[in-house]
Amino acid sequence: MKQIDGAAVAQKVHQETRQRIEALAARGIQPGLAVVLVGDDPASRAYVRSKDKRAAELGFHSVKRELPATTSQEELLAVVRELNHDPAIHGILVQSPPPKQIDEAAIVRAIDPNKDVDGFHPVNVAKLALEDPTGFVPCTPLGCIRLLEEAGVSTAGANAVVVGRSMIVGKPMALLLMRRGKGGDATVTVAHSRSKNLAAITRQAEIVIAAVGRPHFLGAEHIGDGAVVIDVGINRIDDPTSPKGTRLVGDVDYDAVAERCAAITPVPGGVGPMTIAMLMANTVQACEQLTK
Ligand SMILES: Nc1nc2c(c(=O)[nH]1)N[C@@H](CN(C=O)c1ccc(C(=O)N[C@@H](CCC(=O)O)C(=O)O)cc1)CN2
Repeated sequence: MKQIDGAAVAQKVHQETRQRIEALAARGIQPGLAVVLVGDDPASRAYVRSKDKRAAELGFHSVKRELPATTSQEELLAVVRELNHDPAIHGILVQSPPPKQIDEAAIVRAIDPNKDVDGFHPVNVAKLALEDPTGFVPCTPLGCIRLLEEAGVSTAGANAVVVGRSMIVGKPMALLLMRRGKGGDATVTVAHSRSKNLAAITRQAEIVIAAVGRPHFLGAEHIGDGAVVIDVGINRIDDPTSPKGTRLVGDVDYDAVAERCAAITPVPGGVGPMTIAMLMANTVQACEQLTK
């Protein structure tokens, strides 16, 4: 069994991003990323800190806007509109999930689609379905495709099962796997937590993408011999043996599945680091397109 090292692939992507930033600098352009956090969810705060830190390290103009948990829809919309009009900002994202009073779909729709580096705006969803390369693809599924490529996994003609149907991962993942060309051309099945006979479906797959958001949801009985498993889940569970009392696990029972699969991503250190790497790459793409 081969473990797919997401941290190493993310470093490779960052190196490519650095080179594109240098090419922009030679034209007197600095790409700008704005990350908006509403509220004080500790995990969201940590992800936003990582994005801001990485962006600054790579040479972006990085803006972090932290708003209180009581922020109203109108106040958040005003921030988004301001960033839409800021010429120093090429990429905007609002960290998900926002607090309950926020209508997230309306906020996503308010972001200029040319700056929507999360790829959540309906214009970018449509561009993905239309296979238009000027669109932005959500960072996590884009990272999964890159991990498959770097692990030497050919998706063309392969039987791939995506478990999960979210707008952030499952749906775009299925579209990416089925699109024409590199990283695509797969035969794709989308299953989810309510699918009947899930194990019978996933056991047929040469590639399994687990994105259900439930700890250890897929066990050995779900995975066929020699399959490649990409675990998108990041679930914090209690663990009295760890110093913090908790630990991160994926949607896949790693120890049970590792014995029979050909390759698998760990959690942490698999898909997670790729999410931030692809965000940086998307932001450079936005800057390149906006300054053509
Ligand atoms: N606006 C967005 N919100 C959210 C997204 C997103 O793509 N856009 N994705 C997730 C959270 N996320 C980025 O925002 C993210 C999650 C996990 C990681 C990561 O590197 N995880 C590490 C473990 C980190 C830890 O120890 O806690 C790993 O898996 O190795 C990066 C980014 C939801 N919200």
